[in-house]
Amino acid sequence: MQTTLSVNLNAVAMLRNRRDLPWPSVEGLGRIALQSGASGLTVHPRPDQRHIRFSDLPIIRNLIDDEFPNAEFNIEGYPTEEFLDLCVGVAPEQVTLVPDDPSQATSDHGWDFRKRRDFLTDVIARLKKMGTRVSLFADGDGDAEAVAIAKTVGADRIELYTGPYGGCYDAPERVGPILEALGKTADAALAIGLGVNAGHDLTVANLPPLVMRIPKLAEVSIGHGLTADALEFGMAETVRRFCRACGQKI
Ligand SMILES: CC(=O)[C@@H](O)[C@H](O)COP(=O)(O)O
Ligand SMILES: NCC(=O)COP(=O)(O)O
Repeated sequence: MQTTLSVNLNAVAMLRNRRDLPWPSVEGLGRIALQSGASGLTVHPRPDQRHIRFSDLPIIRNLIDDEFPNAEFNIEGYPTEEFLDLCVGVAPEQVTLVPDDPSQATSDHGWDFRKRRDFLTDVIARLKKMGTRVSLFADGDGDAEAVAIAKTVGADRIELYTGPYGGCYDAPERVGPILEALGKTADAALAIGLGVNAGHDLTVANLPPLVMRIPKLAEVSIGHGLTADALEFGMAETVRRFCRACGQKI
């Protein structure tokens, strides 16, 4: 089984939102991502629209439908009525429910499945009526009982929150137990028929050990690290183009 990549466009949208200009283009970079081998696009529309704007969603839906009909649209977020209406409007192939408070800078924990069981059961039933696959953001702490609740509330998959794993980039001695806990959580999910996704602070450096520990990892969604690499690896050619635009012969 191959792990697929869904490119999260939130970081691109955040750069675009610095100015009242249409670049960098969320649609254009989404197109390049899909042309280059990504299997899907992820967005996380936050209530204040500080990254992805609600108006981006139909544009990405049309991009996929018109040019990449096999690609997957994954929408992440806390299931407010506003969020659920957005999902109804663009019928994503996958919705990833995340327990984010609007005041959070970014996602930093999974669901408390024991406390939110009834809420999640209701929301997932509504999403399933649309035929959407539902994934639940989950802490990768090896808690098999929590994972079992994710199954009983109707989820198809869990998405392992890999923030603490990504946070070990400068402390490799801390990686071992964190990776093993993620692996145990995945083992528990796979054993009861839940699919496993992962995301948050994943990079080219930390992906290989994760995929080796969880060979049945279905999908990773990556935004921040991927956008950082796109800037770094695209900088040289971009500077050359601007130098040429200045009239320099390089
Ligand atoms: C669910 C998750 O891990 C988050 O990745 C999120 O999608 C990132 O969102 P921001 O880019 O808005 O911080
Ligand atoms: N679900 C995680 C995601 O979409 C991207 O997270 P990040 O790579 O921006 O940290």
